[in-house]
Amino acid sequence: MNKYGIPSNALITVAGTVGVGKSTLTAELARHLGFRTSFEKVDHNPYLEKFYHDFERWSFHLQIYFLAERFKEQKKIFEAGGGFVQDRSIYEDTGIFAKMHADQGTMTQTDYETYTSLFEAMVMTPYFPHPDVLIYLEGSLPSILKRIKERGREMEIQTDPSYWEQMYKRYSDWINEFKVCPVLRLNIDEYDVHDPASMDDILWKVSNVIQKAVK
Ligand SMILES: Nc1ncnc2c1ncn2[C@@H]1O[C@H](COP(=O)(O)OP(=O)(O)O)[C@@H](O)[C@H]1O
Ligand SMILES: Nc1ncnc2c1ncn2[C@H]1C[C@H](O)[C@@H](COP(=O)(O)O)O1
Repeated sequence: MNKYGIPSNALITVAGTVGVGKSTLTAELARHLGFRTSFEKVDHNPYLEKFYHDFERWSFHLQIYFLAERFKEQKKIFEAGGGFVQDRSIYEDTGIFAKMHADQGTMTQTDYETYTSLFEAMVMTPYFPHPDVLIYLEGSLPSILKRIKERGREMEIQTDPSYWEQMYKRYSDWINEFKVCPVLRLNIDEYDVHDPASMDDILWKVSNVIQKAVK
């Protein structure tokens, strides 16, 4: 246990659209709590760059790859007994990305059904503890686009801004319906990861959400 009363076996998941600041906050939260991190693999992802060049050709492959990677991470977290901050949830893969590509026709209906049936079968296993809290990061679309640009991943910068706009809208709808675990919404203009007082404030909020959920 830490000064915030956040259990040492807790699972904190950070969610939100691309570029919003998940990885940055994940690293800082883990540092403050002495937790381990579970990050998405971007640099060694064998499909991601190909996918950005040709959604139709690679969307199914990429979703299967992400599903496998995230499932391995879930298993690792389960076997370690928690105490993790996780960068992005598996629920976003299916609820945002796979659905968006199926709806816009860049993933076939058959591929989408195969993917969702695999996802559902995987979620129904003991390796699937729900997060104690999902921190949802939100901010204005221009601020997020600015961050994508500044981060400098060429494949994302070259992608039509309408892709990010559509994702942004889908995230707003998705979080309003999200019921799997307690949610803490944070506006990216209202915290500073480099300010200890600001991180303290976030951690107390995390603690409150977790305490409220166990009552
Ligand atoms: N609180 C913040 N204030 C200013 N810039 C930030 C903040 N958090 C993240 N960034 C910057 O925004 C970009 C995207 O952040 P990142 O954590 O990689 O986002 P995500 O993991 O959600 O895609 C990075 O360049 C990062 O340095
Ligand atoms: N499930 C996914 N489908 C398509 N693309 C995805 C998925 N999960 C992540 N991505 C992409 C989006 C970004 O380009 C990178 C990393 O995401 P980030 O939000 O920057 O951590 O992978």
